[in-house]
Order: sequence, then C-alpha cells, then structure tokens
Amino acid sequence: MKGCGDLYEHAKAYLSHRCARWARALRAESAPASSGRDRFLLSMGDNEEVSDVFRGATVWWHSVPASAGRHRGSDGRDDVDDGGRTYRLVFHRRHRELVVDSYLPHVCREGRAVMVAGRQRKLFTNAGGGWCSMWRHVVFEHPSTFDTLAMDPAKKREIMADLDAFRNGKEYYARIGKAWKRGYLLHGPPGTGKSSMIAAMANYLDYDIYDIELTSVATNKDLRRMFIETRGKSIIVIEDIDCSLDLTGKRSKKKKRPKAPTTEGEHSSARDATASKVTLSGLLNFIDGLWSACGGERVIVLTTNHVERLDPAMVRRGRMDKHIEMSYCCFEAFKVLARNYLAVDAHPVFDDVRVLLREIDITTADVAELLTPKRANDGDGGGGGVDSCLTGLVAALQKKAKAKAKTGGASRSDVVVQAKEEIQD
Ligand SMILES: Nc1ncnc2c1ncn2[C@@H]1O[C@H](COP(=O)(O)OP(=O)(O)OP(=O)(O)O)[C@@H](O)[C@H]1O
Repeated sequence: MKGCGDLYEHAKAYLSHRCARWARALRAESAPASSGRDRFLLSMGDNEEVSDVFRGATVWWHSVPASAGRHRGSDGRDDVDDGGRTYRLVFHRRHRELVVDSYLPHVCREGRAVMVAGRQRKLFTNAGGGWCSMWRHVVFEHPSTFDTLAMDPAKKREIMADLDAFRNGKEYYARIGKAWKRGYLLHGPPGTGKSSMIAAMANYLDYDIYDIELTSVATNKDLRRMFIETRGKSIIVIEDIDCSLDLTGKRSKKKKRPKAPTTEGEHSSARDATASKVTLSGLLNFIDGLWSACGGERVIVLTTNHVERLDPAMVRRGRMDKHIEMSYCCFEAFKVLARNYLAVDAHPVFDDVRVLLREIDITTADVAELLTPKRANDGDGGGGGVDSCLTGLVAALQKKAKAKAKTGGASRSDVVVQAKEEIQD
C-alpha cells in the first residue's frame, strides 16, 4: 500500500490511541469527577481483540503473539507485523474495497500523527567516549524556536521557507536526481546565535539532532559508519568546523603547518585533531559522497566563527547550499529580545538603541544578557525592571561607542552619546 511503509508501527500507534480514547470515555462515564489525567498510553495485550467502526463498517483487530505463528496471506506476505507480534485485521468481505482503499490509509495517517505528537526528539552525540564512533543520545529539549530567535524577520522568514521547501521536497529531489539533503553553513562571531539557530531548526522541522564531535572520530571509515547509522528526519551538526581538525589542504596532501591555537578549547581541539585521521576528503565524502544519499531527509549544518579559514571545496554551493551569516545584533534582533525578555514592543530609549546598534558591534548574547532581568519581578513586562535593563543596555552601548570613537574617530552614535551627556550635565 502506497505511503504505509511502517504499517505495523502506524497501526500500533493508532490502536493505542483508540484504546486510550475508549478508556477515557469509559472512565468519564463511570467516574467523571476523577478524570484528572487525560494522557495515558495503552496497548493491546497478546490475543486481545479490539473492534473499530469506519464509515459504518465494523472491523476487528486481533493481536497475535510471535509464538502463535505468523499468518501468511495469499500473496505470500505476512500480516502487519514487526517480525514479532502481528496484528490481524478481520472484516466482512463486502468491506474489502473500503478497508484497503480508505480504512488502512486512514490508520496510517492517524497513526503517523499520533507518533509525531508523542515522539520525543533526540540529541545524539559521539563525544565524551574517547575514540568512539558510537552514537549516544539524550532527549532533545532545547527551547529555542524561530519566535525566540533574534534576527532580522525577513531573513528568518527566508530560512523558514527554505526549510519548508526542503521538508516537502521529496519528489522534487527525486525528480532532479539529487539526494534529499541540504547543507547549511552558519557563520558569524561567537554568541550570535548559531547554536540557537540549529535548535530552532530542529524544533521547526521536528527532527532529531546528531551533533558530531569530529575530533573523537578516529578515521574516515568511522565517520562513514556514523553517517550510515543516522536516521532520516535529522540534522547532522558539526560545530566550529574550522577548529575541529586541520582540514585545509589535507585533500591535496600538502603538509601545512597548523595554525597556533589561541584558546584552551582550541588547544585541546588541536591535540585531538592531531590524533584523528579524518581528512578533508573523508569529510567531503561524508557530506555529499555516495553514502550520504542513503536514507535521505537529512540537513547538514556546519558552523564556524571564521568562514575565511574553510577550504572552498567544503563550503561550495551544492555542498553547503545555504550560507547564513549570523551577525552582530541589529535593531530588528534587539526588538525580538526586548519582546521576549521584557515583554515590551516600544520604549523611549528604542531610538537611541537603533542609532547605537547601527554603529556598535555587540553580540546578541551580550544584548540578551543585558536585557535579562536581575531581580525576581523585573521581567513581568512593566515597572522599573524594564527601564533599568534598557537604560543599562544604552549605557553599555554608549561606553562601546566612546571606546570606538577613541580608537577610530567619531561615529553617528557619538551624536547620541553627546546628546545624553548634555542632558546629564
Ligand atoms: N540570535 C539569537 N537569538 C536569541 N538568543 C541568542 C541569539 N544569539 C545569542 N543568543 C543568546 O546567547 C546565548 C549563546 O548563543 P549561541 O550559543 O546560540 O551562540 P553561538 O553563535 O552558537 O556561539 P558560539 O560560536 O560561541 O558557539 C544563547 O543561549 C542565547 O541565550
């Protein structure tokens, strides 16, 4: 049946959902006052039977344990099963067309919806296990969404439209003969929201995340194996790709002296990178070699603070299809933060902030921190908390503007600084 590849799983989810609804209805009838919880999971036990009515036709689902033998239909195929338990569907022969053409697709649709609604997304990682190319996971619960992400709304809409086109593009990719995957390169200074963007993308698409610590992957072969073990509907992330390994030029086998690491993080990455035998060509194969087409529906995201350090082969279009610059905080991004952190859309200092942000490079993380209420009731959308956060931000921006003026001459924001000083005098 078209589009019902996981019929057993869909039927199982559908039946659990039906059972739960019936149980709720029964409980409401017998003890309405005690119906506090409305979410619980039920499933059919072995040898149980559940009936269902669809457009006036009654059907019966039987749950058959593995040991009871698998029923082989006239077409030589098993009943709906996962290699263990089987569901056998019984109905009157006059309903055959209705069941095959309408009821089973309905079960698939509903079952899939139940699975999506109840699915816990996962964050997989290979980090922390030494030379380990095994995935371990935790439940993914990052709260970042495109609503909370501070950036230019037009850019945000463009990215969301791009993700929609990808998610709905199965047939398109098949038609043009391209693997169903898309590469995003997120670049920009630290603290501008690259990780937040990845979490927002995962929440928007409802995908799992595979976060690869490249320095913990021993060889190209391990990297390929890890890719094969990832599932569809996932985002595969390699953060800080520029300091993960010395990938520049390894493809051409030139001996390049690695850049001297500057931070402790870069020191340890450099140590691990020396030990890892993953090469640029291994990584390029991982991103879009033949193996990378297996399974489909994968987004690959690379992040870097130094896009200029990356090998052009790695970031060329077709491999990294969309380059997204996460830049310093602009006024539009500030407005998102002000709404989310302080519940304000307008304030007398907004004009000052607009002028200052045009001149001053400040990360979104820094602005977010300055807008974080410092006392319990500050963030309730009114009162002194809002004023003190916003004036604190303006003061910080003015300080930066002054420092910039000292080193680089006057700027438009000096006008604001001067005006403020005049008022204070
Ligand atoms: N664009 C943004 N929108 C909302 N919050 C942001 C944004 N940028 C930064 N932040 C805030 O700053 C924190 C750090 O941001 P994030 O980790 O996403 O930045 P990053 O660019 O990935 O940094 P790094 O390059 O150091 O990994 C986030 O937890 C969030 O609170």
